[in-house]
Amino acid sequence: MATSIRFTKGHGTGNDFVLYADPHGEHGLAPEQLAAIADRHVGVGGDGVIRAVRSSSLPDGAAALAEDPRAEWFMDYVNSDGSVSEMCGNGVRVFTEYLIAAGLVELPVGASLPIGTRAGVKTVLRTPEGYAVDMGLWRLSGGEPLVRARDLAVARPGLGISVGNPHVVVAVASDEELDAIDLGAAPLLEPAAPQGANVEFVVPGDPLVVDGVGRIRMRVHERGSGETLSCGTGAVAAAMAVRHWAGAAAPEEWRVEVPGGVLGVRVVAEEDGEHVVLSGPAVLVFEGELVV
Ligand SMILES: N[C@@H](CCC[C@H](N)C(=O)O)C(=O)O
Repeated sequence: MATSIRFTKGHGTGNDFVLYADPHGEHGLAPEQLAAIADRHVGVGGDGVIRAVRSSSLPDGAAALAEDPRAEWFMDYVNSDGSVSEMCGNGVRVFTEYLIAAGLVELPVGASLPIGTRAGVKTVLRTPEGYAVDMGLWRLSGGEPLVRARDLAVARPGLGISVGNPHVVVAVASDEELDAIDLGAAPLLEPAAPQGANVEFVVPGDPLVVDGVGRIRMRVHERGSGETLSCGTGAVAAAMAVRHWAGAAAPEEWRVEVPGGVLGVRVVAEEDGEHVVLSGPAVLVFEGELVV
């Protein structure tokens, strides 16, 4: 029997999502259904689908509640092909905006909310401009695979970075080169990443630092979604890669320009290591009803 589900469409710097609330975890959808919803021809269209579930209502939520009992809401994120991802940096801001608009949480400007994700609990601060999310620890994930986009004759060295989900960052020499790269197909990695990877191509600014802020331009091919206008975890990975390459003099604050807008990335020293804070806008665009 067909069921109807209220949904909201939203985006963060052009990275767009279909969101729906399922507080009691009763409307989990199959990967094919999620892919059909995200399809831009036969569905609502989006880079991903996000289900808002109470952490207490799904198995993955138990770990979130063990980490922080205040993490009442869990962001159940899937890519547009229906595959599950651990984390979505733009998604967690849009998710928070959605929870507020749906009346599921109250969050005045200046207040914070812990959100459960498969990459751990993320604390989201509401700011006058949008949201700033403590994405937790970043780390070099050990690999330096060669990366070849479809039209690049020569493979480039990349840098593997984990922000809870996997990324490979590749530097290119100029804006012209960045704009010309064909991201219509997933770049090839050598060796291949067993779990797949999001691949960011970046051009460090020239000059790299202006008024103490590092500058980067980036395009991304997302695992499970293809080229997107923005990727929050990708912006974090890009900033951390360029900071790593730049060495000791690199700043702690970065401005990452993506095709869909601008994201801020800041490194904050915490007791357990270097956390990264991602900031940017979240916009809800329309609502409707899905029949599944
Ligand atoms: N667009 C997201 C990342 C979404 C998940 C990614 N495609 C993956 O599979 O890891 C972001 O803003 O971080």
